[in-house]
Amino acid sequence: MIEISDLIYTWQNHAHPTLQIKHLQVNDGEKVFLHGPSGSGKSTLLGLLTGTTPIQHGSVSVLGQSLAKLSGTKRDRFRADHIGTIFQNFNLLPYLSPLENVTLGCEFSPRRTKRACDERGQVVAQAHYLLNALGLDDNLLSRSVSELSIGQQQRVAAARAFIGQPEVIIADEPTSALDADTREAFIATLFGQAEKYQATVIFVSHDNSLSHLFDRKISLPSINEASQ
Ligand SMILES: Nc1ncnc2c1ncn2[C@@H]1O[C@H](COP(=O)(O)OP(=O)(O)OP(=O)(O)O)[C@@H](O)[C@H]1O
Repeated sequence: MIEISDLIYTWQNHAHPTLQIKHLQVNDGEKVFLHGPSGSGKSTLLGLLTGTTPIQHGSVSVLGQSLAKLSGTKRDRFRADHIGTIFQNFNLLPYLSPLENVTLGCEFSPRRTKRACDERGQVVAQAHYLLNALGLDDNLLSRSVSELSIGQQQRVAAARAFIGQPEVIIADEPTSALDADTREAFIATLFGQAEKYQATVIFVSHDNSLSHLFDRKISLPSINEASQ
């Protein structure tokens, strides 16, 4: 479960808080669509949830762990163990193959390495399985990711997020480069894996037409509304 209470976050040199959330709870396995105008703080919230941005005020607890109580190093470790991320630009290493990019998801987490090995003997075997499950054919798995289409790269990023069964998947506009049909198909594939591993999904998008696919929609107000 993710639980936020009395969260206030103000970026340096900003006159008003970017985020003010009194209370928000996301249950295990829930798939949430996070929406809001540009600048409303969606990426800021994801940074707080993943522990890349330290909490200033209030509390954020992920899987029962209060992030404010962890040092930066411990938050990094917590993220590596429990949170899979998919970003708009995918953050793949272009000179590595899809298989190598996906195994990187376990690189900083013995826990995820163990889970991948428990499932399929070796991390690389689990990477191969996930890439196939997300729709990437065997003939693409050893090429350099820079040779793949945007849609194929997105599947590699998703496989990397899922490897080692992190409990939470955070996706920041992962479908913005895709056409409408491909977007829905990608979300369906994403949900297939999330349900298999009972992962909680927080998905940010500007595209409100996708919200009906999710269990719940959370809208952040614009900064002007929030500061009134
Ligand atoms: N690293 C940063 N340093 C200073 N201010 C920042 C930083 N990141 C975000 N902000 C500010 O916080 C506010 C919210 O930005 P954020 O990126 O969280 O919004 P968003 O809802 O994700 O926007 P978008 O939909 O355009 O991606 C903006 O005013 C932005 O300038």
